[in-house]
Amino acid sequence: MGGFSSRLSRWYAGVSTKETPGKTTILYKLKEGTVVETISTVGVNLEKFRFKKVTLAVLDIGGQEANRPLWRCYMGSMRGVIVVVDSKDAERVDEAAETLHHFVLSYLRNPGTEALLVLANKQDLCGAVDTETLIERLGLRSLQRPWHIHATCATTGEGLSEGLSWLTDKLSR
Ligand SMILES: Nc1nc2c(ncn2[C@@H]2O[C@H](COP(=O)(O)OP(=O)(O)OP(=O)(O)O)[C@@H](O)[C@H]2O)c(=O)[nH]1
Ligand SMILES: [Mg+2]
Repeated sequence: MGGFSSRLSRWYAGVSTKETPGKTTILYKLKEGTVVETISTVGVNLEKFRFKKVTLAVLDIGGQEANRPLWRCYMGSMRGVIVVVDSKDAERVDEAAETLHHFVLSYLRNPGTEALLVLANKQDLCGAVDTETLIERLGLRSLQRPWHIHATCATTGEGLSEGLSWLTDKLSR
């Protein structure tokens, strides 16, 4: 990983399978260590920051339907993609699975997109679905690329560094 420390070498997308699972909250918690007040993202946020020894450029693309054309625009050039799922929203997990397989994965045309990180966010909320259940319901085992799922809580920051470490380690190899 040290070999990448001095250059801006990585692009990541944080896209959701639906609005409000916490992408923007995660981005600023990772970058600034604080919980920012968010409104639903229109378009994209681009933020650059150091994570361990890597300089990251993270693109946070709004999850609402109107932002879908942007997913197609940006995702083909990503080295790694982070999909954020609202673990509390059990009813929408099937919808999330469909969006993942039909939209997100079909946009990852670039053979350089090596890895997919799923963040099972909002684990602090009562009734949140666990990662084993999400692996099944999102069909992750059928994926043809490296993937990893990590349970997170964006408001406390729990699990964020561990999840992102998997991605940066994977891409630094
Ligand atoms: N309890 C809890 N709330 C969270 C967590 N992460 C985010 N939230 C809240 O969820 C709401 C939506 O978060 P955002 O970060 O704006 O969601 P987003 O995915 O960026 O949404 P879009 O921009 O619409 O795609 C905010 O009120 C956050 O404070 C979490 O881990 N736990
Ligand atoms: Mg947002």
